[in-house]
Amino acid sequence: MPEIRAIVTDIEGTTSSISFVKDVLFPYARKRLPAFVETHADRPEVQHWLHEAAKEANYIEASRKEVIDLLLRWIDEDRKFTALKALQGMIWQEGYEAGDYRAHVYPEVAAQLRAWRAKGLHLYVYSSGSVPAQKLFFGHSESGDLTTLFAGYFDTETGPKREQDSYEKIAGAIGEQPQHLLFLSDIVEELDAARAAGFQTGWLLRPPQAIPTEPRHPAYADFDAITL
Ligand SMILES: CSCCC(=O)C(=O)COP(=O)(O)O
Ligand SMILES: [Mg+2]
Repeated sequence: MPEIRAIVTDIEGTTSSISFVKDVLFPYARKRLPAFVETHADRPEVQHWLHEAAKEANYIEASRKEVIDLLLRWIDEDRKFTALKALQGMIWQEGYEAGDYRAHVYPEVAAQLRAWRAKGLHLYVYSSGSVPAQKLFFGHSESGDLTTLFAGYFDTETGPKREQDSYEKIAGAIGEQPQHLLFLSDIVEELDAARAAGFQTGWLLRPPQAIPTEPRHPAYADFDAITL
């Protein structure tokens, strides 16, 4: 196999538990979203993402209440729209800064990221969470501030995670041939798209998930199992 020079990792289900995102972050944003929008609607970046959300849903001249209801529905449906993710990230910032929670990372993750860095690998994040939300996440993790380990961050402004083109753009932005890049994720469709773009892939199947006898991608129960 070609030498791995950089690793691009997903967050939810890969570095971190699905339950932290679904049971802590999403309800936190859901509860505060209506008041957040009402309070911050005059901020240009909030206005921008409210407009983008309405555009995504083909809402013509929607009221603020209609857009808020749309965003709440998207949270309930775990939709990965860029506008929702950007607004969620702004709301989560208050929670991190108030110390309401710290981001979950699996126990072996920080040490393994450091070990890969020590070997000279460059580390990147690609998540549906917005880039500011990713920086907050790794800046306030249960394993401390991990942001210094990462050379860059990608979100759905680069493109959807299940599309080959997104990974081609990421490889171009990193400046490496895709065969030297390893993408780690818990979602097989994301791995398929990365492989189609030429990436090497690693499928995180965290316990209690079982590793199939013939997995579609090299499969690992945790980061320690990934030997480079
Ligand atoms: C960046 S923290 C919140 C993550 C998030 O909102 C999300 O939807 C997780 O998606 P991922 O692509 O990391 O599986
Ligand atoms: Mg994931």
